[in-house]
Amino acid sequence: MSVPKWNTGMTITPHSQAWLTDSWSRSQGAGLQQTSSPDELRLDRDALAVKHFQHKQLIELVKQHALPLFNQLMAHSKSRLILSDSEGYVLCHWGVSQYSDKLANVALDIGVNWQEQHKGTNAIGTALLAKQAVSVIGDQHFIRQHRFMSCTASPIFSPQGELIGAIDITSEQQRHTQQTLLLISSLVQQVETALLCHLPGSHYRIDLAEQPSLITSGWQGIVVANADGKILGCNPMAKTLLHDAKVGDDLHQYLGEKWNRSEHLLQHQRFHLKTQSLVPERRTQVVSQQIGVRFRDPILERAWQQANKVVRRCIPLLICGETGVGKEQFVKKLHAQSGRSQGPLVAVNCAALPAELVESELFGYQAGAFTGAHRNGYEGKIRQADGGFLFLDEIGEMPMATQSRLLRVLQEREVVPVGSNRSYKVDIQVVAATHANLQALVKAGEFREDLYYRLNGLQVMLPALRQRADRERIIHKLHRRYRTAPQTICPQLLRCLLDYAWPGNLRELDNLMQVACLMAEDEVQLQWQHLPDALQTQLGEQVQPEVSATTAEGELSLMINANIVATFHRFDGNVSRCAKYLGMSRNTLYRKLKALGLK
Ligand SMILES: Nc1ncnc2c1ncn2[C@@H]1O[C@H](COP(=O)(O)OP(=O)(O)OP(=O)(O)O)[C@@H](O)[C@H]1O
Repeated sequence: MSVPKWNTGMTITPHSQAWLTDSWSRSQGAGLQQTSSPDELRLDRDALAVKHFQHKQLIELVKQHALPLFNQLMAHSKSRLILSDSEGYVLCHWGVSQYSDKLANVALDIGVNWQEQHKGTNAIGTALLAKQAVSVIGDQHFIRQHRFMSCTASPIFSPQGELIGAIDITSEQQRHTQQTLLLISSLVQQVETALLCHLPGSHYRIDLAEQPSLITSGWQGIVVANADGKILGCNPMAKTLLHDAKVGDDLHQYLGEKWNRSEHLLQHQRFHLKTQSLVPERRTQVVSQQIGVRFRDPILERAWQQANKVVRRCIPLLICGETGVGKEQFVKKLHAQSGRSQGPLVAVNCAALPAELVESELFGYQAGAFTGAHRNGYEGKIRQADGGFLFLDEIGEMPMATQSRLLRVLQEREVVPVGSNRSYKVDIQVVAATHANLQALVKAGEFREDLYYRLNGLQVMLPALRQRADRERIIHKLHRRYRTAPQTICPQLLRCLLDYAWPGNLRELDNLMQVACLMAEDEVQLQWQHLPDALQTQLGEQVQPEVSATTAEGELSLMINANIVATFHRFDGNVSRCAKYLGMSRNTLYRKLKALGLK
């Protein structure tokens, strides 16, 4: 067997690791020269911002779960902790800054690509390709210029097994040892566990092991389940322990009925297990981050992306949607995520202001402008919103005379207070909202056409709750928010809630959950009888008379939904469109239509 000898003097012996030999071959094959510094592939500012946005959760979890241990163990060792994405782009780094010059010289810097094909053998690029943890020490780097470093990296996998990035420790002098490899594996393990616990809908974390002493060893199995006890994901050890457990399986199949009853160590057959609720952690994180808002309904998500774009350019935004769909909440989130988040968010409810006060409320007034005016005058909502957002809620209710003055403000970006002849410049993001059909109001001569077009830089329509594809998630979210102890929702009740038309949208659902959770305090399941009487009646009307008496347990697949009939006619009998609109499968809809005599 011929032994390759590289011209650094490094001899690859049959004892050398295969991944290293392969990596050097690939580096040569990519046309790289050991003696010259490779061309640099670096992201520009915008592309880097996009990467940071896409990997926001990963970055946050590395900061929370890997950085503290790194700081504790490596803070004095002149090392740096680096996070790259799966394509080898450096997303972030932490650690001693006095090495930045030397590391910056070799472009070990944010936004630079360290894939093997660009940088030759190096821990980040090689770990990503080999899909295993590697240490590349000094001379083992392919490019001579990189040989002053020791680097150890490990790939990071998502709970679905997808490669999503790598964590690396780079040191300038210290030679990395087996301990560094162990440390990096441990950091990655922490991050992968955190990713698992942040799966959408995750509610319980169950640690399990055959020996009680292994439960907190770092080598225990971890399973994450939703509020109903269905498995959302497992770490590799849990997969081994639970054999054929699959996502979607009920946990009690594997761990018995009592798995979620205690935060203390519990024994079930050959396992010891400990169950923690993940919900409080999730809530504090949402509050502290205030970013990363994601709507899982595709229509809403699209509206969100579009709205963010126009707000970046200060283009007026018009939000339409039925009452209670969350227009105001949408604007609050938009403001919090915008470049104007440090500025005010001033909301004016045009429907709640008496017509004679609208003008002074919006434009302000000069001292002594009219009887009863405050003697110091008033700057008005528009000037209060300077540097921030002006949110004009229920804009369809604005009196005509005020509409023309508002139009002027929007055109000139200046306000003239009532009774004054002085104008004030304002820099505002205008967002208007309405549940009315503004175009119809324009046609009827009740809303100025020119103002309509001024406000309508972009119009987004927020879907009604009954149209949202993620309404099951919202029901569970609000249930988790208001229940006082671990509790599930009776599946038949859930089905009913999913089929209900929700005329009051999120507001109605939110109120319902608050009340129902109060009624179901200390119960293990939220059931039909916990709903307010009025809603029981309305939901009952959806159910055929012969089954309504036994709604909670009864066969609800024969439910008559007036909404279905209306929707069916609205879409001229098109079952696919009707099913999509109602958020149910075509088969279910066929069944219901058949029961109604419509098919
Ligand atoms: N994303 C959400 N998740 C859960 N509940 C929500 C959400 N958004 C809004 N809600 C609930 O719905 C209520 C109404 O929301 P909001 O005031 O934003 O609706 P709106 O469309 O502005 O209503 P209106 O047109 O009547 O002014 C809120 O008080 C809250 O209880």
